[in-house]
Amino acid sequence: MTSPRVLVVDDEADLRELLEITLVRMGLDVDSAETLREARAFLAQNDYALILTDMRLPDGLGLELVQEVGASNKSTPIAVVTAYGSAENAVVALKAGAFDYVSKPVVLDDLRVMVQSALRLSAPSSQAGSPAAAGTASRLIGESAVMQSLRNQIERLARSMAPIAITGESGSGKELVAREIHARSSRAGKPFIAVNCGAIPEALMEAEFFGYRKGAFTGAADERDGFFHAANGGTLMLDEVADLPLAMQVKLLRAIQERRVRKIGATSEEPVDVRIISATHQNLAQCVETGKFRQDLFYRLNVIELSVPPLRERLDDLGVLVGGMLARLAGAGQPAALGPQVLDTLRTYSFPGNVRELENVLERALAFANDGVIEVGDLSLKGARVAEQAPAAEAVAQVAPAPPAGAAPLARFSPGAPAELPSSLPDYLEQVEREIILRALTQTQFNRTQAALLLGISFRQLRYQMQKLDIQEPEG
Ligand SMILES: Nc1ncnc2c1ncn2[C@@H]1O[C@H](COP(=O)(O)OP(=O)(O)OP(=O)(O)O)[C@@H](O)[C@H]1O
Repeated sequence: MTSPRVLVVDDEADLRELLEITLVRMGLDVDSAETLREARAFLAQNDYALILTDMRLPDGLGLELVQEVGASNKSTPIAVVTAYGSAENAVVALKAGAFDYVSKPVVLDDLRVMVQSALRLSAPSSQAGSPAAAGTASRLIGESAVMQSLRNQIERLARSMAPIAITGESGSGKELVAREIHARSSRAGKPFIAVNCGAIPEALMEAEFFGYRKGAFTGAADERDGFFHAANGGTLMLDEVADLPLAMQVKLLRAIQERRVRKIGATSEEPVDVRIISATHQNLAQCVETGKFRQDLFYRLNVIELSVPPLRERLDDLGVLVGGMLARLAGAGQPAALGPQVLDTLRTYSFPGNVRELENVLERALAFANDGVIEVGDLSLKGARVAEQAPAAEAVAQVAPAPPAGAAPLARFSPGAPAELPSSLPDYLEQVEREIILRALTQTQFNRTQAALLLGISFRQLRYQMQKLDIQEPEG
């Protein structure tokens, strides 16, 4: 069996030699070129498992090679060697389609990690990026033109290390897309860790992200790994990244740039190999303008932007989405059927909570459905009623201060009195839900993490319900 072949393009003899020796020791065959012209000649003759090019070459920029390889029908991963401290070059190269980069002075451990990762992509047995992988385990449903294009982008982005910033409304599928990118990448065998940046109390953030040594602070009884360690070799998703406090943004930027983290209480840093995917439903560029988000971190995270369209812009997908969800909800049993007009009715709805709301609507409809057939009457869509609800600030004002424990503000309807049946069960349930959530929020001074704990639901669920019911934090 022949060894994988790597092309090194560098005009600095010392560095070229160092790269060659390291790669040969890894059992690889190496060709070396000093100029773009020589590199092109090699590329015309051979297929490579990886190309490693310096940025500055006597007859042009390594970036040209990145673009040429990207435009060719070969999918050879190409990595660039960037000058010390030129984070901008690395970002430009990644944007142009480079698989990854190493900075000068080259740290050999980092180089080896990067090469291994590239080789996994090129290995013939690799499932990553192959049509076989595309056919299996995908939970991302949708055949509309926007979803097809999203899938193509996912496929392409899975083959690089470039940080990706996913934008999209809440519930539109950002996390699912991030998982899909991971599952199709050479990192698929390693962990995917999703972190909700808005759910971690500020005082614990550093410990959660970077870990700590035993005895680093009171209560640190044992050494603990942080998210970066947990995601080592895999993908770290920073969800709701706009919620990161500024002090943490600085530390995160450092960790991402250096690819090293230092546990609290440790004297040295440890290398971590983590691909970063960030997501937010806020406008990050706007957060930069208002000073809430650091420009340098934005630049670092936003190398590739991926936008997940809201469900109302891809209503063509409703049929397959509903089909897929009903099949999942049915498990091994027979999926529920849809009565006439159900799909048409769903199509008239704007789904402010996107696919997550569709899931909830179907789950609820299924509970009401007779004989496994969902009828229009089983759907409880908000429609115009959402706009008629009292503004959230007023709603909050109504419940503050919190009612005394045990008080039952839900006196309009009592199950023991059949004459007082609510005129609309969905409205009534919504009202109950709103009041209980507001009570928990008031009790915790609007700390959503604690309120979610009190209610025995996840932070995400609480956030979603708050959005659905238009419950906002009071100003000031
Ligand atoms: N295209 C899709 N096909 C199937 N299920 C989907 C799709 N998009 C989203 N979902 C489902 O909808 C729910 C919400 O998706 P997800 O958590 O990825 O959204 P999100 O944009 O990350 O939400 P948030 O902004 O609240 O974090 C999940 O249960 C997910 O599996």
